[in-house]
Amino acid sequence: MTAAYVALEGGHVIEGRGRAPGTANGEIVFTTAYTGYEESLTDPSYEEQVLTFSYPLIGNYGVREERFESDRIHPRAVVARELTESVTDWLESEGVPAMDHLDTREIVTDIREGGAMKCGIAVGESVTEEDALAELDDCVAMSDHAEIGAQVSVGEAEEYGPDDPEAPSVALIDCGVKGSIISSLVERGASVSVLPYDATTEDVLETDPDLLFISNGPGDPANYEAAVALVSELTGEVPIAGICLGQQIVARALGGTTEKMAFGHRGVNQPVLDLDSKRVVMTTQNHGYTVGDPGDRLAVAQVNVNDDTPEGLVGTDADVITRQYHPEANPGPHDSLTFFDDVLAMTDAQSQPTVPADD
Ligand SMILES: NC(=O)CC[C@H](N)C(=O)O
Repeated sequence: MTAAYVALEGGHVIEGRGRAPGTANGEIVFTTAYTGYEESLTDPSYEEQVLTFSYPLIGNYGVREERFESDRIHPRAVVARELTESVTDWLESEGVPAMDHLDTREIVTDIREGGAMKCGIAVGESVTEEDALAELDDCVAMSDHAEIGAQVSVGEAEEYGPDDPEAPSVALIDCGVKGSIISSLVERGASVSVLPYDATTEDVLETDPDLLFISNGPGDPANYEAAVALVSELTGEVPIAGICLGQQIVARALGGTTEKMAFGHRGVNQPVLDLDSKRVVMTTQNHGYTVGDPGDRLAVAQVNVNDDTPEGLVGTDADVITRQYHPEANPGPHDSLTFFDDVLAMTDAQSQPTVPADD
């Protein structure tokens, strides 16, 4: 049996079975999602992290490219209770170390008690605990990955959807966008220009946009200065929408703050309350930062039922709507797909969002 060790910040080392060989490090995070391992593994927001699945069996319905959210696996390594052959072969083919046959509840408990933490992983014929601890020593804090946007963004603009001057034109800033965010817009008739994470106001205006959309993405929103500047320059000029990292970037641009959470939200059953309609939707989430103070130019429109963190923001003086969760799902419930209709409706002067009545 191939040896495998994961060393957690603080020195706790857990042994498992080696599946895909290699050494790696990153911030270790857990998702409670019970399906959607292909979507999660290809979600660019997991860049520089090590992903643990709390659901015990991963890979039981194979690996199909049509479910990928990007063109590669993003977590640096994978830890699970049981990985099937098909998912193991995929991880190995992309050089992503993986281990199983350990009690992932132990890791989840450590993270819940100790907060977000670094880890080191070593998998191979002759690796030792010390190899995992050496990887842990080399691990860089999430917020110190200053160029993380460059690791996941397109290098040059890409076009999706109809080449039709009548179609709503969306300038989408790619900070690590999930493919299904693009397809959710295209399915609703939008033509989408996907632009690099550091696009300038001139780059955006060149596409003659009806809407500026800031994508999800990995790392600390404080490391996306170009996108923050873009939003502060274009607010009021063009409607703005954002998902996950996008919400955090919009908040920072409009005078709000962001902060690191204890261990984040990752899963497919996070309850979110809409303060206006008083309805609760179940949502897909993957984030470790949150908006703290939204500032005066944004109002909180939706909150997480479990911990009251802001899940949706709306502009008080301009057309802006954002979500901290993932309305596009993939994986997860489709309760909030209408977000994309609301976003595209902002391109129509008749249907602008308003601040919730009780705010
Ligand atoms: N999915 C995302 O966009 C994640 C946003 C940010 N990197 C966070 O962890 O909070």
